[in-house]
Amino acid sequence: MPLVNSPANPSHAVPAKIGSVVVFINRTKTDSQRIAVALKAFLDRKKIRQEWVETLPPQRNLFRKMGDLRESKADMVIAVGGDGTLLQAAHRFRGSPVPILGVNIGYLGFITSVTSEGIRRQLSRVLNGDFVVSERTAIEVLISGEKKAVAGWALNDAIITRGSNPHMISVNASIGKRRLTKYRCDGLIIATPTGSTAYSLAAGGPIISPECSVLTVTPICPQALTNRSVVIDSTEPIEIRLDRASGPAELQVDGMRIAKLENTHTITVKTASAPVPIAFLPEINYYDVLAEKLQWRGDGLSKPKYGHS
Ligand SMILES: NC(=O)c1ccc[n+]([C@@H]2O[C@H](COP(=O)([O-])OP(=O)(O)OC[C@H]3O[C@@H](n4cnc5c(N)ncnc54)[C@H](O)[C@@H]3O)[C@@H](O)[C@H]2O)c1
Ligand SMILES: Nc1ncnc2c1ncn2[C@@H]1O[C@H](COP(=O)(O)OP(=O)(O)OP(=O)(O)O)[C@@H](O)[C@H]1O
Repeated sequence: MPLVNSPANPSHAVPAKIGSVVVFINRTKTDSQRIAVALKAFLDRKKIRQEWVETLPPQRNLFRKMGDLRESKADMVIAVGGDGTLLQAAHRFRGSPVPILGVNIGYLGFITSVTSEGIRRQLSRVLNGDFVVSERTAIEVLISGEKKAVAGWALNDAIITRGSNPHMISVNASIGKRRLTKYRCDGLIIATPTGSTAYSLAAGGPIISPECSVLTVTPICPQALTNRSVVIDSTEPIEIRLDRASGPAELQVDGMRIAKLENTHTITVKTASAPVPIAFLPEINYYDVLAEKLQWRGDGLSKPKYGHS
């Protein structure tokens, strides 16, 4: 089972054949019941040991309530939902070498691999070891400056945002020990390459090929219109502080709120020691996924709908 990238971290042993799985399922999806019944019957037929776990709904302190599945001895996690489902699975298995395979029954499914239409055929191949693992950079976040430090983790992004505060926030950022700048903005996104196609992209950040060892720092609606996204080496820690004059802000990781921020806090973001192993079918080409999911045309064949007469 080859690795897609040449990871800085040593590859882990994944059995050539999958004998046991955790199925992590988002039951709020329209098609989830039908898919669950079909998937269970299929896995039973293949004599695959299964543990079924459901996603948790959005709620206060979700980040801390997710429960830890790191000790699972399964050979693979099958996350059935959309990108949010795969993100929640990654949180619950963080640090674990068990690869996560996304089955898309959601809308975008950017980081998923298997489609609901092809589920039996594609899963048969995966169970026989016909898949690759992409080792995805994750980040760790630490808020210090209060009595008790708060720690977070993300596969996509850490976001310092004004939240419900109607005023702009002022954020001082430094990279390594070097000052970057002070942003006056709605927020600041620190994204991994995986997260580069999520909020960061919507805020004007670059798309980063998923196995690059970099992080991006992207302001949300900066008042200085010349502020742009910065791509930095993933070994460099990022330090962020709210300016003394800034209004309140909060910190979110992968779309979950983890703490309110004060200007006495220092937020440190650095690459996590263990990457997240995500399983893909070998023929999946990241750039095709980009073109398809982001609806790029570029074929020059389609005429504009309202051409000149
Ligand atoms: N304006 C925005 O684009 C915006 C705003 C808030 C949060 N987000 C993103 O939502 C993520 C959390 O996801 P969720 O599903 O829990 O929230 P959600 O339900 O708000 O969904 C956010 C959307 O982002 C997509 N998405 C998530 N990860 C992606 C990735 N790596 N590449 C491409 N698209 C991706 C999802 O498919 C979904 O359509 C956060 O990490 C953040 O990046 C985006
Ligand atoms: N048990 C649950 N009850 C209610 N809502 C849930 C539950 N589990 C997850 N959710 C919601 O589903 C969302 C995740 O759905 P999903 O996996 O489809 O991601 P998505 O971000 O909508 O991705 P996509 O665009 O690929 O469909 C979460 O943001 C959360 O709001």
